Amino acid sequence: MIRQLYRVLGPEGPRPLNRLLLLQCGAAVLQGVAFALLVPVLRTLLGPEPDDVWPWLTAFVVCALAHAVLQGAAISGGFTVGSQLSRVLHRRLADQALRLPLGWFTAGRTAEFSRLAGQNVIQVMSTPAHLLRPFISSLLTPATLVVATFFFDVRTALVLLVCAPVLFAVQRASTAVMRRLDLGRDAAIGESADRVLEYARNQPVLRAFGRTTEGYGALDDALMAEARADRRLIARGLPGLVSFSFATRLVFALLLALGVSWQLDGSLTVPTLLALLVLLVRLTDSVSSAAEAGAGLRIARNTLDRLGAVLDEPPFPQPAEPKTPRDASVEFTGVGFRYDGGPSEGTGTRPVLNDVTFRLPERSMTALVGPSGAGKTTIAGLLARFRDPTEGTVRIGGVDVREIGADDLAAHVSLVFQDVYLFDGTIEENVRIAAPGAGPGELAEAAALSGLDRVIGELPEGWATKVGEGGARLSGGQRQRVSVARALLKDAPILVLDEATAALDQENEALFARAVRTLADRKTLLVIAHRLSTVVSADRILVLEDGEITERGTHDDLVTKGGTYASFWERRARAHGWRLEAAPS
Ligand SMILES: Nc1ncnc2c1ncn2[C@@H]1O[C@H](COP(=O)(O)OP(=O)(O)OP(=O)(O)O)[C@@H](O)[C@H]1O
Repeated sequence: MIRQLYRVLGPEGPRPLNRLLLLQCGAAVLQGVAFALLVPVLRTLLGPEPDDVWPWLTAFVVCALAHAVLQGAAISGGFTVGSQLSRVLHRRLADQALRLPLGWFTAGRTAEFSRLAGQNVIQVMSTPAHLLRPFISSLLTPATLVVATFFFDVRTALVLLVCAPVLFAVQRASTAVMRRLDLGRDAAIGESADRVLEYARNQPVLRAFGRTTEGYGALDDALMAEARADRRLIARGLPGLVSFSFATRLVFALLLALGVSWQLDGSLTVPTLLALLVLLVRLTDSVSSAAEAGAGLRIARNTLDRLGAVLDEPPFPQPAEPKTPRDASVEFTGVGFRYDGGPSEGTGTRPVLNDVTFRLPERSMTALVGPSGAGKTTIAGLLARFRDPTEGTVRIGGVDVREIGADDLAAHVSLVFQDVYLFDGTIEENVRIAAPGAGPGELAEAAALSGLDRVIGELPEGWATKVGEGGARLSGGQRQRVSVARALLKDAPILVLDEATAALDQENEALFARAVRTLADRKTLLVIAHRLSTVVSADRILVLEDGEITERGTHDDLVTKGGTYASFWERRARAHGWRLEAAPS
């Protein structure tokens, strides 16, 4: 466990942890010495010359006092290292979240990540003070007592030395079984926690479908699995715990019998026997408390393992010698992509994109259209290097995105997604995330272009309106505009816009379409288009079907050509909220 603590603390932690370990070891050894000194104290007191006890008694008191001082320092050091652990772990987890490839964040892993950063860090925080100290003292105090026994009775010490590995082996075997069972139980508890959260979050859906009283299948299953894991832990873990307790009692009984027989044959005096018995009781107590601390230790070790595994995940590869894009053009050449997410996402290995090739010239507007699931958002993600293509190359300004440094790439590309996430804060803070140093003029321009200025005008607190967690206090359309203003304020030369299908009303839609068209004079625009107004005004349209570009050209070209686009156009042209759908087979 100590190795695991060093691992999760990383390069920042060794010094305070080293100091703490030194204090805890010192306190444990002094405790052992103090107990050992009880043997000469008792032996002298019960022997023929009780007045000789003073030097031993003084040594005992000095040791006990020194132990108390070190113990106090070790306890307070434990809390200090605990809070350092929490700070370092939160910082390292946040840094790691920034470095990990986006593809790593599957639904399951994101939930695990939030558990690790929340309850698990709190659990680990208490390890140095509440678990490490008893653990060290349950090892070092008995070891000191065994060494001390050699000074009082070599035979007893040898018996202890022979029995110690047996006790150790029994304890290890039972810990190994329990640790495996704990892992299964941890997973079951995590699953139940996720299902309860899902149940709470999805109350509106569940109530809408009248599924509140009869239960929620997935939650019931998770709770049953948790109960099964609990029963397994008790049934399979108990024999190990009982055997360890039995083995300690057996060793005690053996030593008692031997001590009495040595006393009867005259090779051990009564005072020494009594003093040794006191020491043995203390020794068995220490060993038993090691077993009691075992459950907490096992859980902490499992948690530290999981934290270490996340912190050691390899980061998204960055170029050794980053290159700078020459301009703001974009080029996809023979791009193929497949999601390699785990079975939990049910993705399989079907390619999502196949041989996608296109070029977006600087200062132009391209509309990407296609049925739902065709791969449009995936293309946007590859352009921003959220993931790397499985085949082919994505270039910005003639440079492969894999060769552009992360900061440079972020400065070149701005994205507006359909699923807008706002941080808990004011509208202004949310927009300014993109460019904290932006002046009032730039802020006002971004607000005017995105239509956010009208939203601000209608809200009593204007820019200072609190958006709530995730932007929950704003409507879908308002959130969308905050997110567009944020992307515009960043003023990256390439803007990817995943157009919302339903968030804007007609009046705003027309305004927004005009604003988007104006932007194309300044930026390379890729719009995942769902609205007729956007598609028609684009310089070129790319039609994506089942991961392949099947048609490309201007609106007029494509209508004249009479292909898929033209047939969609005919069927949908008059409907508001024009949306390309899969052709009926
Ligand atoms: N994170 C992911 N992991 C695995 N598969 C994914 C993931 N995201 C999308 N997919 C799959 O990739 C395919 C393309 O999805 P994508 O979101 O790119 O389509 P889209 O054209 O943007 O759809 P829509 O118009 O509905 O937003 C779909 O079959 C989808 O199920």
